[in-house]
This record gives sequence, C-alpha cells and structure tokens, in this order.
Amino acid sequence: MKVMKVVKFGGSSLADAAHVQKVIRIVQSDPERKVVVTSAPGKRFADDIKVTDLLIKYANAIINGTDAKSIVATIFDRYQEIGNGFHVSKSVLDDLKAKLTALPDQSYPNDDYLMAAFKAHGERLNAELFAACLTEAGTQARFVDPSEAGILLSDNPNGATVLEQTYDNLANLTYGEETLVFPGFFGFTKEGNIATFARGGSDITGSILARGLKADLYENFTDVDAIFAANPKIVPDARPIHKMTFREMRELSYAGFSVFNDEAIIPAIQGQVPINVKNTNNPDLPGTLIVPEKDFTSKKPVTGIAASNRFSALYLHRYLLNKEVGFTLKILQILYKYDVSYEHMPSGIDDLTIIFDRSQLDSDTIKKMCHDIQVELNPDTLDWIDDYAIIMVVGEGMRARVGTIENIIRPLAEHDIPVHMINQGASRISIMLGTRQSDADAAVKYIYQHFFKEDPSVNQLEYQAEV
Ligand SMILES: Nc1ncnc2c1ncn2[C@@H]1O[C@H](COP(=O)(O)OP(=O)(O)O)[C@@H](O)[C@H]1O
Ligand SMILES: N[C@@H](CC(=O)OP(=O)(O)O)C(=O)O
Repeated sequence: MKVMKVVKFGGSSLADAAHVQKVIRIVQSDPERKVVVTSAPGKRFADDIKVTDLLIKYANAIINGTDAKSIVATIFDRYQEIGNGFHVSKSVLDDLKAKLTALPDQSYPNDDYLMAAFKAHGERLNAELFAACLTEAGTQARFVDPSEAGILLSDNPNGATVLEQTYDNLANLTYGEETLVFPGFFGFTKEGNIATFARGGSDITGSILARGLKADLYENFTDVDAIFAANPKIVPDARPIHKMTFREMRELSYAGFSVFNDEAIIPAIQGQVPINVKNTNNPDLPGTLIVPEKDFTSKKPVTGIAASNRFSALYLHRYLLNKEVGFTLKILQILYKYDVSYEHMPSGIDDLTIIFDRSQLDSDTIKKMCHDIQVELNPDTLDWIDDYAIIMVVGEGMRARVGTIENIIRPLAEHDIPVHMINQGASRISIMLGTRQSDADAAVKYIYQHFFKEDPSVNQLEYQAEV
C-alpha cells in the first residue's frame, strides 16, 4: 500500500528564501511527502516580526482608520524576497500583492471576522507562493484553498474549532500525482467567513489533514532538533525526547511546550496518526516521535517538565464550604453568565481555588465576575491572584512509581520556592504545581536537574537504557 505523509512547516522554516530552499529539498527528498501545510513567514532573527503580527497591525490600522501603506509594503517585501529567490513569475507576485491590498475592500460581518481574514492571509499567500516555488523547482504542486477542501470551523472567528463535517469533506477530496499545498491556521464557517484557530494553529491544520486524508505519518518541521525534556530556553542542555505518547504531548504542550500546539494533538489521536517533530535545518536527525499509548512503554517516571505563566487564580475561603450544597454550582452559573471557562478547580475543606487561562479574560470581566461571586456567595476571603504559573511534570512511567511527588517537591524546598497548589491524581500521568510566575523557570530548572542530572537512580539510568 502507498504510504502518505502530511508535512507541516512552521513559520521559522519559511521565514525567507534560504529556509524555503531547505523546505523544498525536504519535500523533494521523499515522494511520500504528498501533502504540505505552510505557516506564514516567521521570524528571521530574534527581534524580527512574524508576518501574522504584521497582519494584525494591518487589520488594526484599518479598524482604526489609520494609514496602512507602509505595513502593506513591509508584508509584501517578505513574500517578494522568497518569490525572487525562486524566480517565480511577476504575475504570481502581482497577484499576491493585489490580494493583500484588496483586504480592506472586502466586507466582513464585524471587526473580529475582519481580523481573522487579515491574519489568515499570512498562510494563504504563503501557500500560494510555496506551490509556485515548488513547481518552479521541478515538483508539480497545487495550492488547495480550505474552502475547496471543506475545512469547516465553528463561528469563533479568532479561536475556532474544527467541525466534524470537515472529515467527510476531506474523505471526498480528489487529487492526482501533484503535491498538494494547504495553508495552515484557517478555515471557513458554514456562512462562508474566514475563521482562524488560536495562535500557533497551523499545527492543528496539519493534524486535521493527517486524520482526514488518512496519512500514515504527520511530520511537523520546526527549528529545533527535537522536543526536549524541558524548554531549551530555560534549560539549554535539556535532553531530547526520542519517543513519547499522545497523552504526554497533550499535557506538556498545554503547559508550555509551545513547539507543538496543544489542541493539534487531538485530530491525530482521533485518527491514530503518529507525529514526528523534526528540524528543517537538520532533517536527517530522528527528532521526536509521538505515538499512541499502546505503542509505548516507559520505565522512567518523568518524560518532560513544562511551565506556563498564562494563568490566574481565584482563591475563595469560607468555613464549612464542604457542607454547603450548591456552592460550586452557583460559581459555575456566574462563570457561565460571563462566558468564561475554567482550567482547574482544586479544593480543600473550606477553600477553593479556580484557575483560569488569563489570555481568555479581560479586566472588566474579572471585576464583574468577582463582584458577583462576592455578592452571591459571600466568601470570608476572595483573592484574585494574577501572579500564577503552572508547572506540569509529565510521564507515563509515573503510574507505576511511588515517590515521584517527593522528588518533585524536594528540589523546590531546597531552593526556597513556595508551592501554592499541588494536583496529583486527576491525571494519572502528570503532577501539576502552582507557583509564583517569577519562580516558574527556576522551578523547571531544579526539577529537571533533580530528575535528569543529580541522582541517576531517579530517572537517568532508565532514560539511558531506553534510548
Ligand atoms: N520542550 C521544548 N522542546 C523544544 N522546543 C521548545 C520546547 N518548549 C518550547 N520550545 C520552543 O518552541 C520553538 C518552536 O516552536 P515555534 O516557534 O512555534 O516553531 P514554528 O515556527 O516551527 O511553528 C522552539 O524554537 C523552542 O524555543
Ligand atoms: N502564523 C500563525 C499560525 C502558526 O501556527 O504559526 P507558526 O507555525 O509559526 O507557529 C501564528 O503565528 O500564530
């Protein structure tokens, strides 16, 4: 049977012509790489601006009625530099420019949809350009618009989710020998408006296509050699993870391993398509393989340690909370009223902490929500804690081990890092801690050192035995 791979390239892999050259070599080196997903051009150097961020500025200029000419020129330059590197025809570049310039002339249901459509053009124009570059380089390629493929999304313009019907549509997509090039990050609502996933969502498109087109492998090319056991920006010499499970990846990406979008794992799980994260700049390395749980056993307790500062917490204290029927129900009703979801809700006898994703909340909603909770539930203490980070220590091997928690807490105690919350048991493969944001990176470093460096009996020997 013919093997087919979906291959996604992140913005860092498509930042300029030199990177696109490497991407083309990767695609051409393996005929099984039939479906390519592109992000918008990303950062070329540390202080550079991603095209998606330039498009957000462009959209805001139009919304605010300010001049956008220089932003449009800066965005177009990014595509032109790539196109010129491959001698694509002037008409291709003219067409991209015309689409970019015409964005403000389209009609949108509201500013949120306008924003989504502007953002989506980062990937749309890049996929069109990439298909032209690949064809120019000798591989027949075709740009596929998400509307043609039937990628249907929910009505949430800048944080959409995929509708199940997409998979029926993809099953009916017909294609020949040419390589298909899809733009990542966006799709269409049933009403025909462009909607995007949350930031980093091109990974989700790749995963949807891998499931929908029944790929054998989803390769996700980025700018690091592998997924490391800790973010390399926090622990520069962190060990690469050679193999991990879907579930481990989901928990680690949720808690800060931004190398792979946390929602992107779900279509791959549903379709049971393994994922291989690899480096565009070092494509011969094996990278990290993410597989179904049934294909993996691990003896080591910890696979990875992640941290994220994107959280806030609401702490409530009232005596006899445990005896009060309906207390949590009333809180949930207030959250529902303000259309707010919560992330975690650890509780004690008289205490309750509710942890929120801060990026979903504005200060006005927080104020109103806290006010309603104070009035309707009358807690003895109500504290809104903005300075909240979550550390997630994840490993399938944790289930078979006693004492992992002790090994997590000990290095933190030794370095005087206070822990506000510990959640163990809700997920059998992870332990979650709450800390101050300023302690989060240090906490990851010390836990990492403890498990992977200081005491080999804790993790290291088993790690070496496995690789
Ligand atoms: N545990 C981790 N392992 C590897 N990279 C990580 C990890 N956690 C965070 N990262 C970051 O993820 C980055 C790659 O993701 P991203 O910038 O979204 O790439 P792309 O442009 O390919 O989509 C890496 O450069 C690295 O800084
Ligand atoms: N370009 C979009 C979507 C995306 O996934 O990008 P990247 O692959 O560069 O993370 C963003 O910046 O959010």
